[in-house]
Amino acid sequence: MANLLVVYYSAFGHVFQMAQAVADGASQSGAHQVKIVRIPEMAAPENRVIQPDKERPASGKSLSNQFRLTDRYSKYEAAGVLQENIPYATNDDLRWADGILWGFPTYYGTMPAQVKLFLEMAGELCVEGALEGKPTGIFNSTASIHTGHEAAILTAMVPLFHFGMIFVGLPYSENPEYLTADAIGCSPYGASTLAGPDSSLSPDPRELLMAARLGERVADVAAALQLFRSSEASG
Ligand SMILES: Cc1cc2nc3c(=O)[nH]c(=O)nc-3n(C[C@H](O)[C@H](O)[C@H](O)COP(=O)(O)O)c2cc1C
Repeated sequence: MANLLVVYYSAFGHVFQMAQAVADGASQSGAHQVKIVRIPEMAAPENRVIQPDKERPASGKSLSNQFRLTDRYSKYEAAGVLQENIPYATNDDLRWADGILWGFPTYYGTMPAQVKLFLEMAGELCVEGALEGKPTGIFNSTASIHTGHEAAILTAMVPLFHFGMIFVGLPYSENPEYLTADAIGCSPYGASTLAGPDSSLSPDPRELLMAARLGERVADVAAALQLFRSSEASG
C-alpha cells in the first residue's frame, strides 16, 4: 500500500477543488492511503497578499476592468471557511508519503511565496535526501489560458528536482481532453484549471477528470516503485 500526499495552497478555492479531484484519483488506484494537507498563509494578516478590498482609482494603464479585483476578500474568506478542516502540512507528512502531488495557484508565472517558503522550510529533508526517488506531480490554477499555467508548473519543477523527486506528467494518449481549441487548462506537464480573471469560474469537468488521472498516475508509479524496491531488498 502506497501513501499518497496531496499538498496544496489555495486562496480562492480553485486549487482546493483540484486537490480533491487529485485525491479521488489517487484513491481509485488500489488500496492506497491518501492524505490532503494545505500550506498555511505563513505571514501575519497585515503582510498577506490578499487584503481587505480597497477602492482603486483608475489610472491610464489600469487593467481593473479585466482583472475585476473587487470582492476578492470575501471570496478569499469564503474559500478559507471551506478549507477549515484540512490540516496544515508538515515535514512529517512529506516523510510519510511515497508519492506527493503539489497544487498551487499561479502567481506571476510561478508558485506563490507560501509554497516556496514551505519548500525552503523543508530544507532538512533535502539535506537528508528524504524525498529522493519519490514520484511527484503538479496541478495548479491560473486566471486565464495565456497567463502562465504551464510556466508555473515548469518553474516549480526546479526546486523539486533539488529534492530528488521523480516527475510524472499527463501524457496525450491518456488525456485527449486537453487537445482542444476550448479554453481549458491541463498540459503534458500537469493538471490546471482556469479560474477566470475575477476568479469566478469553477473547474471544468474535463480539468477535474485530468486532475484525477494525475493523482492516479502518481499513485500507480508510487505503488510500482514500492513493489520494485521491496523485491530488490528481498534479493
Ligand atoms: C499576487 C498574485 C499574482 C498572480 N499572478 C497570476 C499570473 O501570473 N497569472 C495568472 O493567470 N493569474 C495570476 N494570479 C491569479 C491567480 O492565479 C488566481 O487567483 C488563482 O489561480 C486562483 O486559484 P485559487 O482559487 O486556488 O487561489 C495572481 C494572483 C495573485 C494574488
